[in-house]
Amino acid sequence: MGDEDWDTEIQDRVASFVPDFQQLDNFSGRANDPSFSCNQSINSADAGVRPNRSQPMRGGFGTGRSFGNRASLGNKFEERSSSGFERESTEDGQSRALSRRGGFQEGSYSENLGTRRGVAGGFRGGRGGFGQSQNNENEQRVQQSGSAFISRRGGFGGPTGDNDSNRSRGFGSKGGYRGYNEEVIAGSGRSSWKPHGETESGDNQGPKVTYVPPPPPDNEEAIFAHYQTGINFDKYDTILVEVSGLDPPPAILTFEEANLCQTLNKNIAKAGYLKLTPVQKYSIPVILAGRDLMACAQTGSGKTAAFLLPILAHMMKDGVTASHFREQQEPECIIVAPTRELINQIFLEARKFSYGTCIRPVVIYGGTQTGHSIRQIKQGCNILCATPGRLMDIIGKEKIGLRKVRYLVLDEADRMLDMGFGPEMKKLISCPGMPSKDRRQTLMFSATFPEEIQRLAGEFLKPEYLFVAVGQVGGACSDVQQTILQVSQYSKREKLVEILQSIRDERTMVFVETKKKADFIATFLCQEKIPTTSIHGDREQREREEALGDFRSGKCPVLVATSVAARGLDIENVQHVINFDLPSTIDEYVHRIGRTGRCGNIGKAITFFDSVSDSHIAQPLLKVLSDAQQEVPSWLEEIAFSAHGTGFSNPRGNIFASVDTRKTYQGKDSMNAGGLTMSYTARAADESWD
Ligand SMILES: Nc1ncnc2c1ncn2[C@@H]1O[C@H](COP(=O)(O)OP(=O)(O)OP(=O)(O)O)[C@@H](O)[C@H]1O
Repeated sequence: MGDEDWDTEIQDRVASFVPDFQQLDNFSGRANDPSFSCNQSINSADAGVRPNRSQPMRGGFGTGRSFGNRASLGNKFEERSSSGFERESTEDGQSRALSRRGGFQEGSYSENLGTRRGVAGGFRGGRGGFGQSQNNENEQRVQQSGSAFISRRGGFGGPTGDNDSNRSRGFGSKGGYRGYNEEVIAGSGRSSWKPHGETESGDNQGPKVTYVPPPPPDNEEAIFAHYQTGINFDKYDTILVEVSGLDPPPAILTFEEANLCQTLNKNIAKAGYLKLTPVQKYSIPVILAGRDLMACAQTGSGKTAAFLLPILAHMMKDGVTASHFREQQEPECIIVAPTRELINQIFLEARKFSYGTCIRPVVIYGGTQTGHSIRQIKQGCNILCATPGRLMDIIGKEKIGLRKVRYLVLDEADRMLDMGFGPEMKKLISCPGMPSKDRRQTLMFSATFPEEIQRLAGEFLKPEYLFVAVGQVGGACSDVQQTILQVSQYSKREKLVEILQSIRDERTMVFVETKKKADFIATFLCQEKIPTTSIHGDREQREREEALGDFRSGKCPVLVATSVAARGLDIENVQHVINFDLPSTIDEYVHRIGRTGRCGNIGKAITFFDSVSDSHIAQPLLKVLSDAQQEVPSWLEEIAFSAHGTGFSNPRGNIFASVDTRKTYQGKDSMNAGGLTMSYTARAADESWD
């Protein structure tokens, strides 16, 4: 049963729902009473539960309280806890709206669908979770679990946005866009760069978002905390690197060659960086030379430092001055990334490398109090790290002036330029005051760069930008051992438990395709006594940060996530990634499995492949596996070739472009076996990092 069916079922329940608070109390009191049953079937097949229609089932998937954590109206970016309509979307943007009937109150929907609330020590907040079936193989008991950290506030509410194709279904949407990952993007088509609306969230409807994230620890030890590079770090040397574009500067082989200032060098040493990774060797000199750059390198190979270090070095060299308290700040650098957690991580890296300098990085992102973002900015801002929605909001409020922007960085650039965030990025570069591309340096980084996105990027970059490709563009990191298991939809949960029990408490991320399923699976695992938490776009920001914190600390060694956590997150010691569901695109697969096997460490990725629903991705998957020298199961080969005929017709465009789509290679005839242009080869062959 697919998401569509699940939504239909949920919609039916919502439509026939009559709030009954008495029932709520009754239910809370007897959640563990086996005699209690409500005669409704849980539609759990989508989460890998075999439906049993002959038995009455207890519960269903419950959600909590208000609907609509976020919404966009017109051209505004808002955070709300109530938006008057609901939408559930897969995190890759498959959005579906549900009509809202009446004002659901906290717990009522959960109750109606049989959701247990408030299990002591169990589900945090008790809002949401999922119900239980009463019968044999589906039998589940929501049990107390001191380590269960699941809650689903915001219910099915959410964005008004739509998916990549910008199709809008249902009510309440003004064409807003909910991206693959996180930010709510207005898609009203207004050309104005300025948001309309005046409350905290940019609107006067719905309660304000009040979450103020706790300040990160600011002692030196915490700032420079890092994990160890892995045994394969030195193997980076053997990766093929290709630089295209006119007159690229030569690569550097050591940090010393970068000629950075003393403070930066000190910070690099404190961060535990001894050697450059390939993307750093090639990108740092390009950026130091003032060139625009599109860089593509494997997940976990140090792209963040590859742009931060030369930007900081330039700013220092240019004699950047400390910015002081002012109503409007004019940062020299703006960095955008698609998710809140990722931009926060980039900010922490910027803070680390700028430690002891007068450069002040600031981070702003959605799901937090706008007033907090503004206060942070006012205190001074040289480097602004932002998610797109909040950035445009703050620019609209004239708290940020763009006149001094010298560096514009798009991390996860393919994501930032696709149909989700692309329009926002275009607005950004056409905002009043934003220097034209000739007068700023634009830098784009990602592990994947589909050709069509490369073409779009041209609008942002100077024509003579350089393209650095470390390894195969869109290729998976070869430090991740990939295993594909043929598992039918209905056997997935069983298989998941089996795997998690065998790997015990090794840190594991489990990716699923929808937010509902993330909660469902996380709750299920908690019932199985596997301490689990979840992260997805319907969780409040506070919950998301807590979930990530619990996962990082090891309190919950299993994190069930949607694509919101697929890109960029750098979490120590993630040993396994499990794709409970395959994503709809192969590049998302590459990003997901890249949460493990980072920085020379080895990781494992296990993917459940359901031949009924996943055959469309068999071909690109096979290609990714073989490019990363992974074993390809023969059954996958068969599916790949029978599903779409012979040969590799990539159903979603050529993500396997190994080259700059401009096809204007500097030294194109000088490629050698090592894949480097000649000028680099000699140096790379000799290089030693010891
Ligand atoms: N030269 C280096 N020496 C040691 N550690 C490094 C070096 N460069 C980066 N790292 C560390 O490697 C980890 C991965 O880096 P980073 O998050 O920048 O990877 P990435 O390429 O951006 O990955 P993704 O594609 O997933 O976003 C981080 O913990 C970072 O601090």
